Amino acid sequence: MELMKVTNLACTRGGVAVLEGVDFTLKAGQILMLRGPNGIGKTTLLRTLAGLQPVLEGSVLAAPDALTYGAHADGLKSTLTVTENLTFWGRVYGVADIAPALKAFNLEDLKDRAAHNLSAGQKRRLGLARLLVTGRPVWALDEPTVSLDVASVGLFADAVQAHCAAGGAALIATHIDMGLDADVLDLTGNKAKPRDLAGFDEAFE
Ligand SMILES: Nc1ncnc2c1ncn2[C@@H]1O[C@H](COP(=O)(O)OP(=O)(O)OP(=O)(O)O)[C@@H](O)[C@H]1O
Repeated sequence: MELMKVTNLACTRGGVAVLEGVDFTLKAGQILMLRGPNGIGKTTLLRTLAGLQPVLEGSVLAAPDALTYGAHADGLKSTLTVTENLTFWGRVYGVADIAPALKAFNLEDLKDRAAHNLSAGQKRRLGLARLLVTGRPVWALDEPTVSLDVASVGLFADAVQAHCAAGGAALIATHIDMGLDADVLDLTGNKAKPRDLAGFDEAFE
């Protein structure tokens, strides 16, 4: 089953065309790694798919609410505990049971600690645990393993594999090899040619 179809997509950042001619489909069970050098536009593509910036050209077809976006920032409420953060997001998305998310990212011993008292890697684990309480099929993730130790990268890889085995899919921008059985979308050849963007309002559509 196709969860997302992207056709001839062009995207912009800061009023400049960044990528063009991006084509891919994401099927249930598929892991797709976004590759390309620093600044090519991986974050820009993910932000565009997440609806945070308008499409310049081409189309993105997906069911409404199919995607959850995990950005560089973890989106945590710093004064809330680990449990409270996950419960909050679970309520937003209609997922009541946070226990599997705590377990998958080894957060059980930290569940009563405020997010601002977590280490960088622990915060990242909590940010990733949030994916499990969204119930969304498509995970679009930007450098998800930053700050993670080797064991935690393993937990993350297991979570992605379980999500995809259950019919989800993942689109992951990363420079590291997580040892996942994945397809690769290399954006190196999709650098946009300079173009006149007069009349295109990137800030709001
Ligand atoms: N807020 C911004 N305003 C203007 N230009 C930006 C902004 N953010 C990024 N850019 C530019 O847009 C281009 C694409 O950046 P983007 O962050 O999407 O690249 P990336 O492939 O994710 O890079 P990296 O591998 O370094 O994370 C770069 O040339 C970058 O300098």
